[in-house]
Amino acid sequence: MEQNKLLLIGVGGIGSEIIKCLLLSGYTEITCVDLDTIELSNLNRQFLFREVDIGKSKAQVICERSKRFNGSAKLVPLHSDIKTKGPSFFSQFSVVVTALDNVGARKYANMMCRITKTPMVDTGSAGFNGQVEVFLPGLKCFECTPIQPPKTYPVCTIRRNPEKMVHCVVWAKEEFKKEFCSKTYDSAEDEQYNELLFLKYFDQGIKDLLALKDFWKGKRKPTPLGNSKTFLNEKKEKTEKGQENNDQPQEMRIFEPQEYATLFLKSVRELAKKRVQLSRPLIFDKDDPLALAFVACVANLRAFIFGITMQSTFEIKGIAGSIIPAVASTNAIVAGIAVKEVTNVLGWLKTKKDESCKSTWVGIPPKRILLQPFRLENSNKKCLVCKLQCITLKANVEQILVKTLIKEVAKELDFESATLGFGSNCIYDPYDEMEENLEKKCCQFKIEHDSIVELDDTEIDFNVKVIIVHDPQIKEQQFQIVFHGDKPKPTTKEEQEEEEEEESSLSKNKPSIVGNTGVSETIEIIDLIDESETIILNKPDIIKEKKDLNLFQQLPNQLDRKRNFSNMSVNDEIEKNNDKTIDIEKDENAEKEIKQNMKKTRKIPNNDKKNQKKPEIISIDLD
Ligand SMILES: Nc1ncnc2c1ncn2[C@@H]1O[C@H](COP(=O)(O)OP(=O)(O)OP(=O)(O)O)[C@@H](O)[C@H]1O
Ligand SMILES: [Zn+2]
Repeated sequence: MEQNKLLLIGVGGIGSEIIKCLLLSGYTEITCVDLDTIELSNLNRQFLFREVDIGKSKAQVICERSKRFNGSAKLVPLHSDIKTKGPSFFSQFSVVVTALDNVGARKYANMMCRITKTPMVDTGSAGFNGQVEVFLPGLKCFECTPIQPPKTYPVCTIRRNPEKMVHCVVWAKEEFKKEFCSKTYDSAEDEQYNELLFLKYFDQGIKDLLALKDFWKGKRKPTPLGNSKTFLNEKKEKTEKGQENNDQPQEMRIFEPQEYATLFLKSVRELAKKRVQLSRPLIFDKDDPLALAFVACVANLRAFIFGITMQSTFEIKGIAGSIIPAVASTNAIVAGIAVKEVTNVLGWLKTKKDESCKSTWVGIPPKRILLQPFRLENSNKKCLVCKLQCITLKANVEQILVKTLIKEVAKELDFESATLGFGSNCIYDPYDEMEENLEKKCCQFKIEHDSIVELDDTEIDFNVKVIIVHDPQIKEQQFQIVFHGDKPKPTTKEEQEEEEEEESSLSKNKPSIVGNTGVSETIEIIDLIDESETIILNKPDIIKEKKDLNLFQQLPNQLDRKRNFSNMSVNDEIEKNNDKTIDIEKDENAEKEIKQNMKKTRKIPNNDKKNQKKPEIISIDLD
C-alpha cells in the first residue's frame, strides 16, 4: 500500500469519505484534486469541513484535516480542474479514484486512464442509491455503457396542454430565461411592463391557445385570468380561506392564486430593476429568491389556469432544481467499497487476474439487496474510447510546424488524408481552405507539453491521438514518434462488420449508474433547434425519488437504476442523445410538431463526424 501513489479526483461528499478510508486502511500517498471551494451547504455531509473553512480550497483543507488519520502520510492537494491535467500527470499513479459530480470530468478522467493504462475506480451516489465501478485497462471502460439519454416532453405538452405541475415549472423556467436571460436593458421597463407580461402569460396567451379549436376537442380547456386588476378583485371573497392553517413557513405554504398574482407583478418589477442595475442578462438560479418567486408564481398561476393542483414554493424549487437529497450513509458505504476495490485493483496490477475486482451497486431494502456486486465486463467493441489508439510525439512545440506534424506523422502511420484537431478546434482539414495553418508553429495553436492532438482520416475509419511531449532541446526535424505497443492501424472491414454484428450486450441486465451526491440538475432543458423550438428534458428522477423517500419501503424498485448523472452538461446530453431512438408520446399533434421541429434541427458540432446522427427526441412518462 505504501508504495502506491493514488489519485483522488473530487473531494466532496464521497471523496472526503474516501480519503479518510484510504488513510485508515494504510495508504500513504494520495494526491487530491478538486476545483472547488467549500460552501455552507457542504457541511452537513462533508464531515471534515468546518464553518471556518467556507471559501477555502476543498483540496487544501481536506489534506490538512486528514492528517489526523495518519500524520506521516504524503497528501498532495491540487486546487484545479482535472481537465487541465494531461497524460504525464495521470501516469504517476497506480490507481485513479473518481468521486465527481458530472459526466464531463468523469469522461475526461476515463480517457486519460485509458491512454495511460491506469485502472480507475469510479463512484457515485444519488439519495439511497450508489455505485462503485472498476475500470481496468483492456476491460470495460466508463464510456462502454451508454449514458442514459435525456428524456423529453413533447413541446406541445409544455406549451399548450400541461397536465402536471412539472410541465408548468418547465414552462415558467423557459419564460424566465426568454424574458430575463437573453436581453440587457439600459433603463427600467415602462410602468406597464409587469401588467403586459401578466396579460401575455395568463390572459392573451391562453386565449390564443383556446383559438386552436380542434386541439381542445375532448380536452379540459384552460381559463384565462383577464387583466391583473379584475383578477385581483376576486381576492376579497377568497383570502380568508387562504389565511387558514398557516403555521408553516412561507415557503411551505400554498397561497391563493391572487396572492401569486400580486407576487408575480412585484417580482417582475424587481427582476427588471435588477437587470438594469447589473446591466447584463440574468441567470436562472433556483437559490435566487427573486428568480424562484417568479417561477413559483408563474407555475402556480399556469397550474390554476389549467386546473392543476398548485404547490408550495418549496416543492416548486425541488422540481425546478431537481434536488435529490444527499445521504451521508450512502456516501460512506460507497466510499468503503471503493477503498476495498482499490486494494483489489492493486492485487490485479500484480497478478493480472481480475476475479477479486467487482463493480458494486448500492441499493436498499426491502428487496434485501443492499450491495449487489457484478463481475467486470469486457470492452464494448463500439466504444470509441476503448478503440482509441495513441502515440507519443516528442518534439519542440516552439519549432515544429503543423505541416511537419501532419505530414510526417501521417506518413509514418499510413494515413491517406489526415485532418488535425486539437480540443474542439480543427487546425487542418484537407477539404477546407486551411493551408495557411500548415505553415504555423504548433505552439501558435496552444499545443504544448502534455497536449493531445488528434489525427483523423475522413476516408477510412482511422483516428489516432497524439500525445505531445515537449522538449526544447529537439530541433524541428528531429522529432521522435513513440508507439505504445503496436503501431496504430485503421479499422479493417472485417472488424467493422464484427462490431456491427455484436450488438452490445453490455449492461443489459445491469443497473445503470447513478450520478453524484447531493444537489443535481437532472431537469435540464436543451434547445436543439432555434430559440426553444424543442424542449428536451432529462427525466426528473428526483420527483420519483423525493416521493419515494417517504415510502422508504418502495424504493428498491429502483434496482433498475438508470444511469443517471447529475450536472450533466448540455453537450454531454446532446452527444449522448445522438444515438437514441424516438419514443414520442402517443399524441398525434405532438408527434407531428416534433417531427417538423426535427427537420429544423441545427447541426451539432462534433469532431467525430462519422458518428454524427441527428439528435432525436424521447418522451417521458413521469408517473
Ligand atoms: N473537473 C473537475 N475537476 C476537479 N474536481 C471536480 C471537477 N468537477 C467536479 N469536481 C468536484 O467533485 C466534487 C463532487 O462532490 P459532490 O458531488 O459532493 O458535490 P459538492 O459540490 O461537494 O456538493 P453539492 O453539489 O451537492 O453541493 C466537488 O467537490 C467538485 O468540486
Ligand atoms: Zn470503453
